[in-house]
Amino acid sequence: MPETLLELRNVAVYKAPGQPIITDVNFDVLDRDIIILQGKSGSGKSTLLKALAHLNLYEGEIAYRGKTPQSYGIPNFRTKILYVPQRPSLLPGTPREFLQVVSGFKSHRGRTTLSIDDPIRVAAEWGIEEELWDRNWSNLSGGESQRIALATAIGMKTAEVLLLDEPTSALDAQSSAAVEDYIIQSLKSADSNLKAAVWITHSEEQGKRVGSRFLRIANGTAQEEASSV
Ligand SMILES: Nc1ncnc2c1ncn2[C@@H]1O[C@H](COP(=O)(O)OP(=O)(O)OP(=O)(O)O)[C@@H](O)[C@H]1O
Repeated sequence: MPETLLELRNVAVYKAPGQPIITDVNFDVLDRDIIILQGKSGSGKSTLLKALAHLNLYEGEIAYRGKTPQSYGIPNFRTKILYVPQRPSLLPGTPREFLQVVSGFKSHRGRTTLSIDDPIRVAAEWGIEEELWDRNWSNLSGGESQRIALATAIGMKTAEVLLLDEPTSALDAQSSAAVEDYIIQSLKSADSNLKAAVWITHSEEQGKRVGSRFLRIANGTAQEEASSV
């Protein structure tokens, strides 16, 4: 049996008291899963993903390796169950400065594997030249900042579960394929900490290419489906 990484029991997220966005969510994330989250715009996909990373208030229980997020310390938990936004919005400075800040976070310290060269190497595989790390975020294209944010998340090497919010939405087909392949290979690699991903996509084709399990959000809850159709 694959290891259980995350367990969600009766998870619910509310806009305001009495106004649920999503309720009664129950599923497990197992080692090697790539769970595709699908559903209409506004159905609650990002809301659920952020709740998984403890970035949204929720009701119910989320356990990571059988323990509560609080028991790991929330900042530490968030480095293990790592939410990657669609785009890094309104960040000041340059990606290199951002990398220096996040690599200095207390919850990352003491990891011998950590090197700020790693994200730069990952991004280079996706066509990001090193000079772009020294350009202000505001002067990068949507696709450049998307790849840099994703390379930072993967290159930090702390995450066991990546929570990917439309990670290739700003990319052309070729760049998108390079990112997909890299993530799939990282999940398979014994050298990588990465064990699973929950991945929001609006592309059924992408879902079929990368997904091993499929969750659809509809009618205010999440149901597992046999395939992406
Ligand atoms: N903090 C919040 N306060 C109030 N409403 C919110 C909040 N966050 C999200 N919502 C609402 O909850 C619903 C779900 O939003 P969410 O961003 O999770 O949808 P989504 O499925 O990811 O959509 P999309 O595919 O368009 O990105 C939307 O109606 C949104 O307006």
